[in-house]
Amino acid sequence: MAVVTMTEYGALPAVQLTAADGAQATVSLFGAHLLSWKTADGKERLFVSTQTPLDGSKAIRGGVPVIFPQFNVRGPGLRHGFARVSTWRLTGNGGDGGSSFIEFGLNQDDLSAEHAQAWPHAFELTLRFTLHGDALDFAYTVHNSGAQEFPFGVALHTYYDVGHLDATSISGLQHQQYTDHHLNTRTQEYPALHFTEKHDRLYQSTPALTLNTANATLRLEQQGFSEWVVWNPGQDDAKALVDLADDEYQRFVCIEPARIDQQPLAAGTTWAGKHTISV
Ligand SMILES: O=P(O)(O)OC[C@H]1O[C@@H](O)[C@H](O)[C@@H](O)[C@@H]1O
Repeated sequence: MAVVTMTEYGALPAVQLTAADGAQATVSLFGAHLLSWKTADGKERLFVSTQTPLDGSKAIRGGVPVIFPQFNVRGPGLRHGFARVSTWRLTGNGGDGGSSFIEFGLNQDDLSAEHAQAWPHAFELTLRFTLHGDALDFAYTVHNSGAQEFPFGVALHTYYDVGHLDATSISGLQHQQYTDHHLNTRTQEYPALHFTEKHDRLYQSTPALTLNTANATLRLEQQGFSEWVVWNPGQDDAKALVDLADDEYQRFVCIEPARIDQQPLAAGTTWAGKHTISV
């Protein structure tokens, strides 16, 4: 039987879900931020920076930041939105023999006065994390509970622990179009993407891709989103990030199912995105 317990991660209140097979997910209420995902073999699959604040003063560098209502600076508001720096509610948990879940919610009443004023819309976000065997599912919904449409972007900004970048590649992106950080749009001709320098790319979504590291092969799937964002800051940008140790850029890659552009959500309607990571 799955067990749900309250715990702390740094100074942050967090919820820990332990599945019957021993797989475990730890999510802080701050950001509904997945901080740790261990498969039943006890292996940690996510990277969290040793330098990140874990007290709610700033977004967490690592794990899975939840992005809403804007991706990066593609909108008028806070970079990557307010969802990752707001305190969510645990709204449910459950499961059956083969799977177990915890679910979190955020609406306009949960926001700080500053964020509510800057984004004056009625909305409801839900994020459900489901463990089943060696897979983790994210079910993410955005509901417009107001009377007017609002524009929004979303992402699940997953930081994978890859051991070392030199042994890391992503396959499944051959022939896909991408835009890089110089705003060049190209098609990837080669089958596997390796990390020899900074990468900040927006790929058109594909239903699935594969992350290969020295110790693991992970299959990533998405539905409902429109892009994959692939990010590693490389040596120089990493030095400028105060919440990342200088050499830690070699330990992670971010691969993010995203809907980067601000697209309208009509009053009373719901957007849904699904992301599955399987080992
Ligand atoms: O430092 P932040 O706000 O967490 O953003 C990290 C990175 O997030 C990625 O998703 C973006 O593509 C990058 O451009 C950005 O640098």
